[in-house]
Amino acid sequence: MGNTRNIAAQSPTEKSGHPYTPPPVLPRRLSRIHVDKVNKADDPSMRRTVRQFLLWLKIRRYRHASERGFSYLAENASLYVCRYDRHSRFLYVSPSMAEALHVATDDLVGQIATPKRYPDGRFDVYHQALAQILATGEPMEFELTMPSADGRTMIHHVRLVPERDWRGRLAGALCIGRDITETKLVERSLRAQEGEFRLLAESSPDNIVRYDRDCRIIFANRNLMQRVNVPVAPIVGQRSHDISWGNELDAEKRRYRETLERVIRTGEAETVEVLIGAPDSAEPRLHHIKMVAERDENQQIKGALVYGRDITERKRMEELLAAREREFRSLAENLPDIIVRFDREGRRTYVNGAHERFTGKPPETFLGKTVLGISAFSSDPQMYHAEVRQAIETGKEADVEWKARGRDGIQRIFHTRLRPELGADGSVASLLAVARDMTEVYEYRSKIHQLAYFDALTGLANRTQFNECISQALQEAGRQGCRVGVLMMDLDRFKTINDTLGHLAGDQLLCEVARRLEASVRAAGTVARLGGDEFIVVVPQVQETAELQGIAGRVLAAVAAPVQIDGRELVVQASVGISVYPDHGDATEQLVRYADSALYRAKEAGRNNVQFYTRDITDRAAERLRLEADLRCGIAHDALDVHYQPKIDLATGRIVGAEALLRWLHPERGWIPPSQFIGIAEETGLIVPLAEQVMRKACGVATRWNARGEEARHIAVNLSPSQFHVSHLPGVVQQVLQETGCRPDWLELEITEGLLLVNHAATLGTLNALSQMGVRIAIDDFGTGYSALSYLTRFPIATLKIDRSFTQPTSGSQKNRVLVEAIVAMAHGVGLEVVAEGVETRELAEWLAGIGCDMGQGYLWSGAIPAHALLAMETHARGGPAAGLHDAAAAQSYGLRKSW
Ligand SMILES: Nc1nc2c(ncn2[C@@H]2O[C@H](COP(=O)(O)OP(=O)(O)OP(=O)(O)O)[C@@H](O)[C@H]2O)c(=O)[nH]1
Repeated sequence: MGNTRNIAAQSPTEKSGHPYTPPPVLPRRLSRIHVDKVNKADDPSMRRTVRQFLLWLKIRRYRHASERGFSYLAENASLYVCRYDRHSRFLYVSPSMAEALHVATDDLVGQIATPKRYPDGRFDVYHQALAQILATGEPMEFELTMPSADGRTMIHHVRLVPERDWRGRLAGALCIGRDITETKLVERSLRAQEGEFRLLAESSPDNIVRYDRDCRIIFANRNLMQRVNVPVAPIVGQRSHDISWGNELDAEKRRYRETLERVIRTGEAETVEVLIGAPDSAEPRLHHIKMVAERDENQQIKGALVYGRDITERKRMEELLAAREREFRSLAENLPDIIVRFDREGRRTYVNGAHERFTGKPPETFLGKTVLGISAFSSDPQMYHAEVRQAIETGKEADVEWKARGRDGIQRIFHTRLRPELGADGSVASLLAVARDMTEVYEYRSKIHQLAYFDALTGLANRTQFNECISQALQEAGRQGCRVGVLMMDLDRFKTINDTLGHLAGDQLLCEVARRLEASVRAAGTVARLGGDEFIVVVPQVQETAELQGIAGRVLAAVAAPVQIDGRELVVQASVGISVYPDHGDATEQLVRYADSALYRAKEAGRNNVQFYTRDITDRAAERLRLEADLRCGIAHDALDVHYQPKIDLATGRIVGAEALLRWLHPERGWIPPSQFIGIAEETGLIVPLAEQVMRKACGVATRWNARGEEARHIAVNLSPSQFHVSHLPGVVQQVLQETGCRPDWLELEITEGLLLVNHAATLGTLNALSQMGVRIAIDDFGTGYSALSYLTRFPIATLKIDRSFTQPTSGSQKNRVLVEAIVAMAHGVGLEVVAEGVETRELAEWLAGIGCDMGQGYLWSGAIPAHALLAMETHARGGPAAGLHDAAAAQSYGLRKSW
């Protein structure tokens, strides 16, 4: 010890615990011999003195050793040590302390520690503490912060311990100081770090738990407590094993624990996804957990830090997105449209199933390649590539159309929409191309156009196209001051072709006529078919109407040339009506109507001719309309009458029947011949109610006629083909028979040959039904139609009526007689009766009787007469076949022609 001069005697206690002060009389140095002698001396006080002396010596040696040890310790330990007496006087100051205070030890020892020495107050706290311990004797410990000589803030740990004398009285104080500045800084830094950690942990959205080596929780943030259903509180101090997750989550907990233990064992970070119960939901939530080992400063694993994040929603979204992605992919893969995605460089990054189906090559063939690199199907890759590049560069959508051949080699038309796709930064990230096969749509469009503008049968323009065409022609003509001709053409008696040869043959004829029409009109105009056998031609830029006459002539000539249909040669004729712009009108509808009227006139004029429109035609049409209205009214009021022309049995001269013939006595115009109104009745459908009226009247007359009970006589009624089409004829006949009390065999129904050729099965059915009812069927006007004689045996026919054209006296009379003879023989051969019409002479009647013809009808006996006249007739024609019933007056007043 450097300085021991002021060390105050402390009172070390010996075993006895008594302090001892050596007697001044004894020598300071005593030998062992002396001691032995004293021990052996008899004087007990001497012996006690010596023993005490020896004890003192021992104590002093001990004290020296102790002080040396103290000094050694105080001077070599990194402690500041000083000692005070009870008056705060320094007894001892360790060199380290003197150095720290920048004073010499000797300057302090013996000095009183007082605040005055340090007016800056840095030792005030210390001095107060020193004063306190010297007053109370209670040990004290505190930290003292004070500036160092070089200005740094130093922190010292100070311990003041009271020192007592041998009597136990407070003798002073020992101060032991330690520089803890570094420790404090480290501690503060650690605390700051800990604070930051806590702050971070608490403000983190994740659940954060810190475990020690034993998997015991040493920290858990509030999140964890709020989000995770932890039934144990407080959680800190619990081990992960101790916390229950509920039975159903045992397996999850085990995985968590095993991962945690592994991380703490190996030091390797790991992640795990586990289900953990949540306080606010019945369903456990999925957590993504990351576990990281924590190490101490020696790199020893001291525990683990666990971050957990509730990823239930994210997972759900991911699954949803994955499902969506699957759905969209499946959609894209199965769409009939071809879908291709290009990157910014125009390379394909995706092609769908339709692409593969069309090209027949797998997607890999195209992926990563541009259109120029490998063209899938575009017939013009350069163009398509350029479009792709442009759409990427401009970011604008584009539509491209191209033709391509797929693996089937069939050329198809594609419509492609190029749609740029933007990235997060708003720039074009990729390009989506959706190509739709428009082939069929285009085909349909073309078909629709064809249907809309062309006639399906002949391929000619139809009414719509004609209307556009004529509008254009009229506009041009208006500008150029020229004419436009409208020629309407209708085949003559085309219906007969249909009826006799069938609709198919009719169609073939229409097609041939269409071809010839186009050829004859050539570039002069446009030919259209309006329907049926009606065609129309618009001829623009006409200067003179004579040009139209020329075209119409060419048309008639072309149509009239013989045509081969089904191996037969046919000759058809046509009629043409013409109207002219601006002569007759300036509107399309007007011109067409006038051409139609002119055509009607041509038909009236005997067909196979051309008529230009005149004002007079319109008047006649109006007249026709009036007649139609009157007829309608007449039928409604049952104003038309029926007359009867008798039929004579040529062998006996008996009247065996009569034919019912329609007569119309118009209140203003007098008798109107059937030829003037039967056509109108046929066209307007009025024929059906009219014919029913006739049948009802005729049946009534037949009933009265046969009431005498003599040989049965029948009345024949003409049937219109229309009745076969629109009404249930057998039902109507049945009803009329019932109403009038007429027996079926008193009624004969006359039909024309043509009817048997149309809708064969239906006609046969109707005729069979009528025949089974007992009604007789007769073929009227036999020999004038396109007869197929086989029908005579197939249909239930009872009678043939030979047309009057065979019996009229003409230049060919001789030949006709041969034909009539043959007809009679043939009819009898198949069991039919024959009636000859138009018998006007006795000679003819006798000849007919001679060849075996069964019945005759004609002016030789009688024209058509009213019912009362028929009923009043005798049963026999006077004088047999040769004796006529002819009533010239009646014949004249009722006309010579039949109704129909
Ligand atoms: N084959 C065939 N016939 C048709 C077609 N369209 C209409 N018809 C028939 O054509 C006929 C037209 O007859 P109309 O022009 O009224 O009379 P028509 O027999 O020619 O007598 P007129 O014109 O008075 O000389 C009717 O029988 C229609 O049923 C068709 O596309 N093909």
